[in-house]
Amino acid sequence: MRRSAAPSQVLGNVAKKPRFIPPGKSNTVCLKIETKEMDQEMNLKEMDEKGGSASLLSEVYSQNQNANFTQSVESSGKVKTTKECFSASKSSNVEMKTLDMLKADALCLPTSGTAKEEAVQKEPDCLVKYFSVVWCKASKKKHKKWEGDAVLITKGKSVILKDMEGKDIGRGTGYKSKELDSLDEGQTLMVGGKEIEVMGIISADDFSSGRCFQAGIGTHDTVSTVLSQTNMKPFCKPFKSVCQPNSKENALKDSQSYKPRHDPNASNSLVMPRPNASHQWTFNKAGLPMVDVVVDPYIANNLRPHQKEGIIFLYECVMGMRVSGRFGAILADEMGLGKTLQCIALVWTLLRQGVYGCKPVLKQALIVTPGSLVKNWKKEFQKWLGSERIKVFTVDQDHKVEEFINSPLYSVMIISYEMLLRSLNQIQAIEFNLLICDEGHRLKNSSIKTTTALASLSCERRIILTGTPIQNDLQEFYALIEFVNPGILGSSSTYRKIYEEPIVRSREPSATKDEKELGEKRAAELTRLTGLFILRRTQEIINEFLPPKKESIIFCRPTALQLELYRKLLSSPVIRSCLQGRLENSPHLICIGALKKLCNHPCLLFKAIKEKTCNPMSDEHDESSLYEGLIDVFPQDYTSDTFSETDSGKLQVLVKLLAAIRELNSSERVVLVSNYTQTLNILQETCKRYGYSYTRLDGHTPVSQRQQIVDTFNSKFSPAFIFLLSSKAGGVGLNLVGASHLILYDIDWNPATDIQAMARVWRDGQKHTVYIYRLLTTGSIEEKIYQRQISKQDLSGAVVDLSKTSEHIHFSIEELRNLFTLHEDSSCVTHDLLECDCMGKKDHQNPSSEKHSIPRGCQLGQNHGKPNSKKPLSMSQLMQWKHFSGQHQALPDSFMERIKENVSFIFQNVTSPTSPT
Ligand SMILES: Nc1ncnc2c1ncn2[C@@H]1O[C@H](COP(=O)(O)OP(=O)(O)OP(=O)(O)O)[C@@H](O)[C@H]1O
Ligand SMILES: [Mg+2]
Repeated sequence: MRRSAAPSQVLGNVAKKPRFIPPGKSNTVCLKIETKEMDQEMNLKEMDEKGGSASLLSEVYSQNQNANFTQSVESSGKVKTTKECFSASKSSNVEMKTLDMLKADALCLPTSGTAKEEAVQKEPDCLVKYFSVVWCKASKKKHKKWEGDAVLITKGKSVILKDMEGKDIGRGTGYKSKELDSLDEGQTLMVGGKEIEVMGIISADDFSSGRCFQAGIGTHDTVSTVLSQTNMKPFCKPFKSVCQPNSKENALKDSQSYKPRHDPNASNSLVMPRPNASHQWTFNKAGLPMVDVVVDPYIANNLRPHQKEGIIFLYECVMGMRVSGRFGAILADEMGLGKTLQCIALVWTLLRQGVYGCKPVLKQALIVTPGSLVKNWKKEFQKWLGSERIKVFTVDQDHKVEEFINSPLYSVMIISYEMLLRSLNQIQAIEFNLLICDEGHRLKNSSIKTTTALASLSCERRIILTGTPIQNDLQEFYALIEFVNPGILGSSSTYRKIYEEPIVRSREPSATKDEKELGEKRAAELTRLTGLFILRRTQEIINEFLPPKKESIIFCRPTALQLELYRKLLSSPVIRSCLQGRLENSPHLICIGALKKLCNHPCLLFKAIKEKTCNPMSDEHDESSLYEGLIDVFPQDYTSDTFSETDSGKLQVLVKLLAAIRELNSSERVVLVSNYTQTLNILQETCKRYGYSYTRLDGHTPVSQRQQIVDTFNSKFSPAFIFLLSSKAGGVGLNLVGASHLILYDIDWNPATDIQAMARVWRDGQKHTVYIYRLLTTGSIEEKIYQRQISKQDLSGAVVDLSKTSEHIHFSIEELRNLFTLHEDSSCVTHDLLECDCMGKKDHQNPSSEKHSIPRGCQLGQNHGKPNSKKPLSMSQLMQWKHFSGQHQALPDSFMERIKENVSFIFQNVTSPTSPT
């Protein structure tokens, strides 16, 4: 008997079994199917004949395999089972919007040119064929040992042999085209010193989608195979601890107790879908009765429609109903859609209920979240479930993990990522049945401690929550998928070869037509596979529940001092050398930093210069020379402590804006956002000067105090008029609905940072019309950054990622030249770029008269184009916004009218579910 090391033989993989035959045998040999599988098939047949529940079992079997099998009886009398195609079941019609990026031209990853090779060296007009094969080194031995499975690509007279990771392992040319054309199952061929035998034909579609390389993903048999290849701690059986029937339960079996906990027929009831026969077969071995799982009406009555769908999606994922043998999910709904509430509903349901004999699915759940949100999670549990139903345990300095272990009261633990690392040993010892990772995009790097720590937990049901798009970078994407459903995309090298490299290659400008096609198909397959357990809905879905939002982009004139300093900086030798391409040690980033400081307030630049002169030891040579001579531009008596608001164009506008809000809407509050602590200090000082009460949250605020600060501010009785927020420190996850005005004092390279900040006030729970103001210094680098934010969107439709900072941006010399240009004569460079024919000189018409006017150029009125979301704007969308010069006689908006003195231009837009205000 011949031995084989080919995985298709060794691992007992159903999908591959028919492929493997020893060399030299005829086609019919491949009909010998290994006994275990055959036994099952035969059993089915027997059951059928006996008139038992064969159709049910047959369904169980075929669904269990998640594939379509056809059976045929060969002349030999043996049953031939052929796997036709994999089609994972999708039991809910929740709309999946995933992996948009895979279509977008958004990636900038290193490539290897593999895809070029994927599109086999073309011999024009020859048919390309694909075969599954087994191979071994050529030898004259009688008893050959196949070494592995492979894919053979033939084209004209040449062939390429690829291993199951997509790597080339052999090539050959000079074959007879006729022979290759007629190649068929059972035939052998020599390819580059390897003997191969054809096991079957692969369709062009299965090759281009990459399916032929997957180890039968989704087929039940392969799950253990794939899992065993990962270094994860082995999972415990998801239903083990809570579902195994004991004798007491058996006694209960006959009783009347198998009733749904809540009425499934009540109006507005939210009933979870029942598992299919395959699921029952696998997870209800004891044959317990099925009972409807119904979400507690206490919580269900408050759910939005998209949240109900989201709960069903999560339920199906963690129950293993979407992908056989997989229990992970990614809920990537945009900010503010209530991911917390959806998880709370799921946890509460599963802690109390279970479809098989009412046995609760969960005993204990673990929620890991950024430190600033630990208390918020606890609050949300109380908000939606009251304090009697459930006791959640938050780990902090005073409440250690032991308390949770020793107390029978708690079933949910909430812990910060940092604390988890510190108490990992104890956490590992607790058997959690569900793991939820909030703001889980931080797990996108599989080598960081947090990811490895969490991956070491034996809990198989894993949910990642993130409002940030996760598909920008295919390696990061892989890490997230690998975390929730380990092994589902194969090993990391297989993934790279089969998906990442062809997809990335296809996005490169030099990609050939074939490479583009291949990349698109692989992307589509990746989307299909992962789409089964990723759900993303966008902001539009709750716009109808939110109050109107009025956004203004306000271009503020720089002051004389700012202009003079700006010119001086631009003429510095450092900037000139940057523009000549000398970018070692990134001097351009120092220049950009200095210009941004200047835009916020000259005193920030002054401070930096002073610090540099006091600390000349520092090796930042470029920074010192950038500042040379600048100090002379400041008035002699200038100090950074006694800054004047009249020195900064934006600060002047801000002061007027705050006064207007105070006067016109005295009960309303303001969130004032900056990316810089030093700028927040200036803003704080300004609040003091004007007697505005304020509160502040930045990177230095102890995590334990953050929720308290937020709660106090949101309370009706809050004394604070202004919430000073550092967007980097507190951007994600916070609810600041106590304010209805939000001012972005400076701009970040990454639109996601700004969008995150804006989403703090315009979210569920907000009762007032929301006003967002973005302040930009006219003609300066701030305008350029803004343009970059929006024009990049236009070009690529790319999604954005919070972790991208200026250090990650590569600037061309042309772009740097543009960045380092000051436009003193323009009232709005961004408007100039739009090539709008109004040139900012045309009068604005107020909304009521606008309706009757013929729309001209820039006066297209409100709410034209696509409804606004929390996505970054594009240039073309901006064109649809109402806009007008600050010099206009009577601005339509009372706030704008009051601040216009220092304003050169304004863009404005209203998003409203009903009518614009
Ligand atoms: N159905 C609902 N009715 C009323 N308020 C809701 C509802 N769902 C969620 N909310 C509230 O909306 C706010 C936002 O919800 P949540 O913090 O869960 O959003 P999120 O999706 O986690 O957003 P982010 O990505 O910003 O963290 C919370 O204050 C929450 O209580
Ligand atoms: Mg959240």
